[in-house]
Amino acid sequence: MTIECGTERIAGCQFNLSVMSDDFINIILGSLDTTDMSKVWRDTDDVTTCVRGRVEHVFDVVKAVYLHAAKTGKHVEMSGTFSIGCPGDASGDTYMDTDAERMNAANTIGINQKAGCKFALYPMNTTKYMDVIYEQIDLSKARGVTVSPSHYSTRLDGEVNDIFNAMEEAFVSVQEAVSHTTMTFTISANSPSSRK
Ligand SMILES: Cc1ncc(C[n+]2csc(CCO)c2C)c(N)n1
Repeated sequence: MTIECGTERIAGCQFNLSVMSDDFINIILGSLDTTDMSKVWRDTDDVTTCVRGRVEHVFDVVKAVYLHAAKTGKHVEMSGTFSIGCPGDASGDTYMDTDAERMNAANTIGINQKAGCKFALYPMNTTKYMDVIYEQIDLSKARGVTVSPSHYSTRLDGEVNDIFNAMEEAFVSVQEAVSHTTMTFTISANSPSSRK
């Protein structure tokens, strides 16, 4: 049996927060609670949180969770995988009816927080994947972040808001060309180590 997607393609992200502080429970649970997740399907367990819905709401929520944790000043790291157009992903359709207004934009746009991030795009099911990826890495030069090559990934440095916006733009452009796309990332703020 083939599971068909609805008219809009469901996006999702599975991510975890790691907080280098004795207070990690409050920071993880507090960041999740402070974030408005009303426009996404959501599941949190002992390992990760998964959110699914329209692509703009998925990015809005993941960025907000990270900013609320990082603004504590603690060394906070997040790793995750975004996916869109997964052929088996259909049961979250109820969350696709929402409008495009981002529930967390007003509360997060003013949070200034620098971070370093490495991300990798994986356009599925195309033999031209390297062309698709290079086009995006090139574009991210114009998005207010410093872009540098890194093994198996691309590094983005700058404001957290700009980093997530750059990743969202790259991800959305790739999924327009390729039906199923995934993207992995690791972002770190307030690290005591200086950048190499
Ligand atoms: C985004 C995110 N979701 C879930 C976990 C798993 N987790 C580890 S400690 C903790 C709080 C106490 O139970 C939770 C929920 C995580 N790390 N980050």
